Amino acid sequence: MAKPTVVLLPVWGAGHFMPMIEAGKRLLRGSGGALSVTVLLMPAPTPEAAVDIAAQVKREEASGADDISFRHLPAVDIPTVHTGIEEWVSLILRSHGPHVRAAIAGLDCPVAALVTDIFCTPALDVAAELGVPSYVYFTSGAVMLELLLYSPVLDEEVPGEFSEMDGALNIPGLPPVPPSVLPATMLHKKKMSTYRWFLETGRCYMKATGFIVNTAAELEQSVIDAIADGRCTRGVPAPTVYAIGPVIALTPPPEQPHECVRWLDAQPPASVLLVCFGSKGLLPPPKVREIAAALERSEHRFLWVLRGPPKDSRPGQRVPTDAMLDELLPEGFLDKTKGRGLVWPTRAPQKDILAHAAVGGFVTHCGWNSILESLWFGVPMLPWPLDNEQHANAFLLVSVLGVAVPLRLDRERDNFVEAAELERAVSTLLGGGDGEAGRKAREKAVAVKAACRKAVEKGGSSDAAFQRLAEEIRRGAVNVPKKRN
Ligand SMILES: COc1cc(-c2[o+]c3cc(O)cc([O-])c3cc2O[C@@H]2O[C@H](CO)[C@H](O)[C@H](O)[C@H]2O)cc(OC)c1O
Ligand SMILES: O=c1ccn([C@@H]2O[C@H](COP(=O)(O)OP(=O)(O)O)[C@@H](O)[C@H]2O)c(=O)[nH]1
Repeated sequence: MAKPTVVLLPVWGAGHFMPMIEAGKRLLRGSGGALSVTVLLMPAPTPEAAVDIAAQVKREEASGADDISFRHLPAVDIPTVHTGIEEWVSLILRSHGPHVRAAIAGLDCPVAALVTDIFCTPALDVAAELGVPSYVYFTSGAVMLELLLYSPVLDEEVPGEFSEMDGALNIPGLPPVPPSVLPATMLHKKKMSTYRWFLETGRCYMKATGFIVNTAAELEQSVIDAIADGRCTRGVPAPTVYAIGPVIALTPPPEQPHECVRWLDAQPPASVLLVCFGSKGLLPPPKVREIAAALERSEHRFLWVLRGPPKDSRPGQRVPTDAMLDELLPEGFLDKTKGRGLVWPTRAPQKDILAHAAVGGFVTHCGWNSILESLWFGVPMLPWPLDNEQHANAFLLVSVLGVAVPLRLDRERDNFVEAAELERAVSTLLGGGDGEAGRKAREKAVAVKAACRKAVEKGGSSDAAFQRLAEEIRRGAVNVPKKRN
């Protein structure tokens, strides 16, 4: 009989697609050959994402792994009217519901589980209808998962705007949380019509069999405990959390090192500040000017991945272009920083850069994958969150893990950071400024690196969670009826 299969339903996007495929591959290995993986591919909504995903699928298919197969779902209408990224992705997912159902029902093997992404709540209903166990693969950390699960409680506790309340929020398992770290969608209830997405998603998650979270217990133990104890869900036991991370797709370095890496080869150990704002990495001109002024004055070495404005700025469609450096940077900047700074105008190999001994700090937008990569290589951070869950991630880095030096930003001015503030924080992080704070963050980053690596080793917390998950999934396999009444 054919092996039971785990069906993955990833969304497009650098921080979502590959991390889920990587987790699927680990699940395959963890099952000792008892399972296969079937990936359902939704057509990506932008040409750039489509090219990116096609390349990744091609790579996986070329690697010759027999037990992973890809199935293309038909195209659906891409909504043009929506309230924001959350509703946009959810609407696309809802349109795919019948296709997902048909694809699963058409499989000629037992189905062990359906694994969906943060946004894929409609797929949880499909799984329930088919009697298939369902898991949310959470590509962000447990803090964001907790915020979603706890949002119906917070909504009752704070009837007005979070942005107008005094004091801090009491969120189980966390130190007092300033409301300013909530995602914008939550922060401005009245203004943001996607606020309801939070409450509905939090409630809908309770239908899942489990949460597979790309984190390690060592990073977010108190939050994971709070979810497990039902403290976020009014005492109702939440689906089991499997903290299986850090799941990072690491590939061997290319034979011909990238130009950024070759530049780093010539720099002293732990001397370079990496500045990179993720796969969407777009910064408006005033922020670019502040960064340039700070980097010029700080006299530290830097590698700045600077992208150009997107051709299309609608939610979900924003893809950075290659930067025209002469147009974006202040006059004379490149000359004045020649030798100690490199500005890279297109996508850079971030993981290879963070792995390099010359990198001593990372100004990051706090996308969860960037955070995990930085922790994996022991690089302390300067968090400059821009959007979504990134402010909450930054809070975790500074107030729970202590691996980052805080950067004062003005959320009311589109997360603006003054050049002088950035200059101060860079000096603190790389040495030379407030010695004690920088030293602590650097030491913590080294300790957390060791904890992350231990977690995924044989017998580590994430490895153990993975074994439990693989066993549970293996036991849950069901034959999906071909015809439904
Ligand atoms: C799938 O494509 C996109 C996803 C996002 C996006 O939006 C978002 C909105 C919220 O209110 C809360 C969120 O947590 C959230 C997360 C999110 O995706 C990204 O998740 C990554 C990790 O998997 C990473 O941490 C990123 O920093 C998040 O932004 C947004 C988006 O365009 C703006 C997408 O195209
Ligand atoms: O120039 C870049 C920018 C980003 N990334 C990778 O893209 C992913 C970004 O994911 P993250 O969750 O940090 O943020 P997002 O881009 O989804 O906001 C990470 O794996 C980065 O290493 C990269 O390789 N080069």
